[in-house]
Amino acid sequence: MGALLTLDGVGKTFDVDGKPVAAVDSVDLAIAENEFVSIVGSSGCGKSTLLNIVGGLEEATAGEVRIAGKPVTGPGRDRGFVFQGYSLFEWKTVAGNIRFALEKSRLSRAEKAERVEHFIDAVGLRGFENAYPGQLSGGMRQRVAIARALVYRPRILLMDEPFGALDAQTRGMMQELLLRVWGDHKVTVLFVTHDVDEAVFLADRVVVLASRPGRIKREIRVPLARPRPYDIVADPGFVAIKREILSDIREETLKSMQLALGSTERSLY
Ligand SMILES: Nc1ncnc2c1ncn2[C@@H]1O[C@H](COP(=O)(O)OP(=O)(O)OP(=O)(O)O)[C@@H](O)[C@H]1O
Repeated sequence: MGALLTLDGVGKTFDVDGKPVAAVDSVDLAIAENEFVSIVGSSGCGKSTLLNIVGGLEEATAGEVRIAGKPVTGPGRDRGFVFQGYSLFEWKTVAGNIRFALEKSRLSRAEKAERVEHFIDAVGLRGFENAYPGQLSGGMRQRVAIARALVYRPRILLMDEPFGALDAQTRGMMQELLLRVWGDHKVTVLFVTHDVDEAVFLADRVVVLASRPGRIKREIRVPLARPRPYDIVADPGFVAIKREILSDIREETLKSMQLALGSTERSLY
């Protein structure tokens, strides 16, 4: 079976004060339907830029992204986004926020209502459908964001540090909830995180980006059986994968810090 999502030589160079800054360089990636891929790497290595290119929010300056063979030229209903910031409408209820994503859909009123109800249950927000975002905890707000992203049934879910602002306990519960939702609804996930435990726990494959410019340093398969219990983080197989990734990221962080130090020294002396 061919890949659902392919990145072919994808690159992005920003113009910063007239100077080209390469954020992403020559990224080749093929992601299968229903695969869960985590992207990790040191700070500023281009993770969000890569995700935004796939989402059609940024335009690649080199290469091509294709979904089911069709080139990506902008945002589309085949992709849903969940960001770290709770980008909910504060003046709309939980159900209203989820329903809003279907505003332009051609589904009938009844179908829309059914979808909204389904996703309220899927993310465990039954009983809170008439609450406003201001009345919800951080984890609950992100559950609304997940429901809103999935309610129009995208083929690909793009997640940029979605649990980054949550406390460790809530974060763990959200990871388990996400895996359950992913298992129940056929969707391909591209998940950006700083947290290596999170990346390994969730993914079928972890992509480690090298720093400046963001190239793929390594792809690591996570052959751990599913469903994965929360305490799998102590499993020797899990620990071995985590150790490899940590070592890669450390190497890249050191490289980028030395680069930064080098440029400071040059400007100081
Ligand atoms: N709009 C922009 N204009 C200029 N440079 C940008 C822009 N967006 C990102 N960059 C630069 O591109 C590089 C990659 O940024 P990006 O946000 O993709 O990295 P990241 O890995 O997601 O970072 P973090 O882990 O800190 O969130 C950085 O050097 C950043 O400064």
